[in-house]
Amino acid sequence: MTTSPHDPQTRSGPRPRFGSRLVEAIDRHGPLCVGLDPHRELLERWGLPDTAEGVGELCSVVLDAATGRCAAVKPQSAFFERHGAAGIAVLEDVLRTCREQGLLTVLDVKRGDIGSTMAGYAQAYLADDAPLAADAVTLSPFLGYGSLAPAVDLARATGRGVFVLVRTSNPEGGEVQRAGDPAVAHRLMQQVGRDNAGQEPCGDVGVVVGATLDPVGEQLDLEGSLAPVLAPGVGAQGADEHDVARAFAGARGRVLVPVSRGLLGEGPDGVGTAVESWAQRLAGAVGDP
Ligand SMILES: O=c1ccn([C@@H]2O[C@H](COP(=O)(O)O)[C@@H](O)[C@H]2O)c(=O)[nH]1
Repeated sequence: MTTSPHDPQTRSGPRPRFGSRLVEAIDRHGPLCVGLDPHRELLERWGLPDTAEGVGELCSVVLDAATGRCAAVKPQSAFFERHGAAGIAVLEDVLRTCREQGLLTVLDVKRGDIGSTMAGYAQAYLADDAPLAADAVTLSPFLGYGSLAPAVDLARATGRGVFVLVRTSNPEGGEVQRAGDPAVAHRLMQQVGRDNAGQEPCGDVGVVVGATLDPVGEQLDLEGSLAPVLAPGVGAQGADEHDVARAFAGARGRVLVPVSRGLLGEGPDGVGTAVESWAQRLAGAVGDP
């Protein structure tokens, strides 16, 4: 793995745990997480070809605009994978650049499988020598929360984290996540809370909870779980900073708010201003612990 003077592991021994690094980044820059979703229409709007090279160019402009202005970056793996090996190479470059520029990365891959295969995914994204190593990845618990253990264990061993899908921002999510009594989402939240026990103020096992949801209807125990929260749905999906403030008051200081289309739609000339403006809007919502 390419190392950098900005990677905490290379500066002073083992990398501090993910929850601590996240709280520090949010404390310094606020909760904005710049979403990197270089889809076809976006590339077109930016005047770039729908190729791996186009994706690379867009990402390079966005990372320069994001550096020093936000807590983290969330590349959406799908939009790199669709270009095959060349797209994956761009994703490797993006993750390396983020390490070098001091940006935390949440790689949105939504992986989940039986334990032995899960160990393979964990090696792919959470091992120190993995070409696609990120600070955290998103995981799907559909095969059972326990099946995610190889990823949770490796993340902890390497100072990294995971974000488990608990209550997603899409309207179809409730069909599965609200089923049962207590609902699936509540039970997942409890399991996450058990894994984070004793890790005040913020654990390494995070949750994905959409900012688009009705907070009254959900009432998940965000506070007691100590989970870092990834809260998608702001911007293009309709939620705003007021929804974020209402839904995540119990998790202040450990909420990351990814914004992608709502920010990148401004095009290459407006991206710096758009990052600054979203950073300001979200800072007051859930920025300080
Ligand atoms: O519940 C979820 C989980 C993940 N996502 C992902 O976040 C971004 C949202 O993009 P926007 O353009 O800011 O709407 C995208 O990568 C999704 O796959 C989500 O939206 N909801």
